[in-house]
Amino acid sequence: MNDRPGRQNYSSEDLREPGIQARVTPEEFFALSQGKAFSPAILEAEDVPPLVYWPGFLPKAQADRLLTLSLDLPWQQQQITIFGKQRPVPRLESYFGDSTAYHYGYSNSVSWQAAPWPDFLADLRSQVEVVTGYAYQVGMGNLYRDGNDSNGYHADDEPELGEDPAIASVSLGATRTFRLKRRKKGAKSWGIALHHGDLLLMQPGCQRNWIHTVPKTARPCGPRINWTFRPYVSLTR
Ligand SMILES: O=C(O)CCC(=O)C(=O)O
Ligand SMILES: [Fe+2]
Repeated sequence: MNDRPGRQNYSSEDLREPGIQARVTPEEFFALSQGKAFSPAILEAEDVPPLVYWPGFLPKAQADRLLTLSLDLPWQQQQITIFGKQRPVPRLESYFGDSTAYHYGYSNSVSWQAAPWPDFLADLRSQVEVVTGYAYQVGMGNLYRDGNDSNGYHADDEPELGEDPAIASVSLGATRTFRLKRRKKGAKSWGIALHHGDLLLMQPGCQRNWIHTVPKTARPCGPRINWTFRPYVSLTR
């Protein structure tokens, strides 16, 4: 009846809380990111990253507005120390949270203190919580100014995020490829083209067993902003 990947018609087996999720094959799932269907999808196969994907989650007008508001925020370029050498992080970042006590650091060099949420971002966080069924206390922004900005392979597995967190990602602006692979050397990688307004949920298991990247691209491309909404566990009381 419906020959598009991701299907618009669900059987009762496809219905899962929260929201409606269609279980699809990797072929269907990764085809979704080529803009062929609008439908939330959960991957179901052996050895695929535990992802749920809502292509076109935000209506275009809302995504446009969020992009404009996001670009207006203060963005910073931190320095990262790799093998004892300092160099700038290859993108701009910003960090918001429920408490300014929510410090966040990675690679033993980059350090952030959460700023209070701007209203539009707190609203987006709530919208994402409802749809994904998880609660998030902090939001990390990445601004990739052009195809030369990137995010190297990593997992978001800092202790502040708690055991095996669920992390939700909202993309705005230029389309960029988000790539995941198992931690072992030479592992096959899966790539999803994340578009303006897409929502992707990295379910528990993703940070523990997989790493992800946003590689540079030689294709001319404008700015892209990605918001990741994350849990935060206070390590000290
Ligand atoms: O830009 C993205 O899509 C991913 C961002 C990311 O991996 C992160 O903020 O940890
Ligand atoms: Fe990440």
